[in-house]
Amino acid sequence: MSNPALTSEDRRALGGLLSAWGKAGRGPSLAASAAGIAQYALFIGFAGFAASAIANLVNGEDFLIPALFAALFAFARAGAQAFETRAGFEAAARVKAHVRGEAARALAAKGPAFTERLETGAAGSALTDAVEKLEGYFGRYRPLMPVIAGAPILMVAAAFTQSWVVGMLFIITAPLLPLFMAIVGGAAAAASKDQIAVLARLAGRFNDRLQSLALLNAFNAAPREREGLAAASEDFRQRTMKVLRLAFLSSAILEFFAALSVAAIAVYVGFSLLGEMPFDTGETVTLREGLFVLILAPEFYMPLRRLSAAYHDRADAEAAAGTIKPLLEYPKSGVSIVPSTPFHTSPSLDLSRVSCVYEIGRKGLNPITLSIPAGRLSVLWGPSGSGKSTLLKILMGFAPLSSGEMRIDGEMMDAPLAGRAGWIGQNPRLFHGSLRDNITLHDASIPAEMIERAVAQAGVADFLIHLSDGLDTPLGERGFGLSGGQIQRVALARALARDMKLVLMDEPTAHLDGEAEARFLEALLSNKNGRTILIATHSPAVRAIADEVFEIADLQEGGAP
Ligand SMILES: Nc1ncnc2c1ncn2[C@@H]1O[C@H](COP(=O)(O)OP(=O)(O)OP(=O)(O)O)[C@@H](O)[C@H]1O
Repeated sequence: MSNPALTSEDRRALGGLLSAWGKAGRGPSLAASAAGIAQYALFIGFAGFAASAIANLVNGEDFLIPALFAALFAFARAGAQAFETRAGFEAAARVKAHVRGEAARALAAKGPAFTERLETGAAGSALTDAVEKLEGYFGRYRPLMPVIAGAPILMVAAAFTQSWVVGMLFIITAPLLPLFMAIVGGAAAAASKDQIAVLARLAGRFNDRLQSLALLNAFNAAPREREGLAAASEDFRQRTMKVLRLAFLSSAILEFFAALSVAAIAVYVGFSLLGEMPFDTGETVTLREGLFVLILAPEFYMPLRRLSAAYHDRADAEAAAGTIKPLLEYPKSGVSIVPSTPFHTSPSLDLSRVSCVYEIGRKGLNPITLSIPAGRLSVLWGPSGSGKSTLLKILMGFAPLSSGEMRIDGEMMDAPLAGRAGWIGQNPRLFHGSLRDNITLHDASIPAEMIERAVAQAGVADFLIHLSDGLDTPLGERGFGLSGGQIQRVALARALARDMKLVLMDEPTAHLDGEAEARFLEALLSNKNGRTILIATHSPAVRAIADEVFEIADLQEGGAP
């Protein structure tokens, strides 16, 4: 069964990845397989007793006892079936949770330098839709494999005890089914991979356009975009229909051949019972034996029919693994963020030949050497693209440190500063939640008076009086409801509420007008004592309040990248 869209090397790599993920759900998966085999063994018992009961009834003998046993076996089989399904779900749930956890850990390790370049819609679709597509593979397909190997052997053996002709018919017809399935399945797998890739692109596009709705309206581009999205959705619909068509086609082929095989067995049993067989098979089939193999026949093909339904699960899982894989790859440069405690006093920073090459191979910062004094407000100054933001991101652990040494208070820095320093980015993120939650980031250990002090010092108190519920006012996603300057002051309050002795700021006033900037700087100045503050900026107003100014391009070996 080959998927023409993937090379054999790709398939091996994805197969290896799927097997590695499968370990997370191995226990329930094995339990599901055992229950799967048990249900067919129980079915053989049921077929035996049911055939005896009917034969006895026809022959006027006691049929109640075998009928009772048949019912018992049927009941036990239903139990095994239910257990198999439950255990399959459990296995899939464990694997999905494992994969999402791995992806979240890898994304955290790659840090914002990677995620800021990520198409959020596509990544979101990979972590939700693509991970969901693993459900069928780990819940049905994998647990089914041992059943496919075990159950038909049991059934063939049972058939041979009654009729060698029927046993042979089973053996001959069984391999035909997967063969036809594979032919159609290959095309279905390619179509499914295609469909997942298109869905990821569509999700990315939709998410992008949603975020830029104001811009699109401003340029009257919304109708064009609407048409573009409609065309993309139509394309997706057609691809989905193609996947479904192929899936139905392969099921229909399988059903057809299974029905044909059952019919052949029925004809043989019928003719044998009537004594009308045109040739001698060397066996006589009794009513009980004939009924037994006839009851058994449809179930003999059942594991294969289930495999056919689940075959698409494998194709889906391979396609999904291909989408998820890039998110799981750990960064070569190993940016890792370890939780750590903030500084008690304002530290000094010494950087020696620190440089950064981003993962995609782009230079972010040429080697730079500089010393940031403790307890001072320092400004990084330089042209756009010279690496000011990158320098701050290296310190925080958001961008890779490719070479050089960083010392803090003279000691070698063994981990980036995330968690130990306050951080205010160019576009501070506010989340859906109350203003208080946005300041504390749900850290319940921050005392109420610290929050109040930070609110006052950062200038949040100035606009708090206009908010209906004060600190409990709910904020929309991305700070909807507050102005750019107000969002910037909330970000400052975030750093002050934790009384951070080291604060790094990346163009904190870039989006503020003169008045808002003045107010922000006023708040900053009244809080600068006892802190080391490092600001990357283009603003002359910020430069004017600095204790130290570092011309970044002059300090780099070879100038700006
Ligand atoms: N996440 C990233 N991945 C790859 N390259 C990046 C990334 N972020 C920045 N760069 C590149 O690194 C170089 C330095 O960018 P950086 O943002 O640090 O400059 P900057 O001095 O802060 O510029 P600005 O003043 O415009 O903010 C640029 O060439 C930029 O394209």
